[in-house]
Amino acid sequence: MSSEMSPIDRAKYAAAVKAVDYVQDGMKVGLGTGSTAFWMIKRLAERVRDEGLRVTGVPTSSRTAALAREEGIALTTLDEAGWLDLTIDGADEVDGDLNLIKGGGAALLHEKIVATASDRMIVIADAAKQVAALGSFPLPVEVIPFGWQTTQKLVEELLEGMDVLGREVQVRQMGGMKLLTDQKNHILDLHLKHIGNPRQLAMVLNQIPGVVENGLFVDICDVLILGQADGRVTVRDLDAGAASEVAADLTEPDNIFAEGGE
Ligand SMILES: O=C[C@H](O)[C@H](O)[C@H](O)COP(=O)(O)O
Repeated sequence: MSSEMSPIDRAKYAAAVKAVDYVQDGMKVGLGTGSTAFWMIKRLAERVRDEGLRVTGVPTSSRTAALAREEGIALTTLDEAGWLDLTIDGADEVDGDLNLIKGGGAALLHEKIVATASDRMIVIADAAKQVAALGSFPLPVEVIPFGWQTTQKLVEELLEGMDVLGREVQVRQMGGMKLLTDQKNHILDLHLKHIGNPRQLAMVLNQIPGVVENGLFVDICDVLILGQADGRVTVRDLDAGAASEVAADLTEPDNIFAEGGE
């Protein structure tokens, strides 16, 4: 492993390497978004180049599409692919039931569609993302621009009756403007501190007109791979039962570290 990597990138890279081991020749793979998915794409590209691995990727964001193209990974659309063997993506938080908060990078809508259209979703993260209960990370909710302030009020009203500790809602800004997602929507960040019932919250948020999707991923993740800075990874596979701790194979050519994560 490169000594120039920060400890957090080492942890993300370790998880990414392990996850890419799951990719087999001929697979259709959903490619996640974010700084952890960055390392997964670099590693996948390395296997494509070095082993002649044939994969077709479905990117979950314009950023991921650009990176994958640059790295020489063949891409297609979800509609062309139809159904995927595997999706590998990062997360902002993960709880003990493998429920997730995603969308810190505003890609939650495409990510949820792609992960749901996959036989398996593998989540990769540094170990600090694991929490007892979701909610410390603000929950992203994608809303259409039309009437977004009304939608925000409806979300705030809904939160009054929910099992959460905080209720502040902010529209996400970028460069002094309201952020636009790949679908040209806005993101509301819900500062909830603690989410008592993620399944219920995920369902009721999506019933509000104007809400397109929320960043709670419930019953979607099948395998969790948590990396640590020393290269060890913990794998929790819901199909395989108990968690296992193994060392990822971190031998890699230097060129994978030519640039840092997002
Ligand atoms: O919208 C972004 C995605 O949900 C990311 O997968 C998530 O924010 C985790 O990103 P990172 O790996 O950079 O922490």
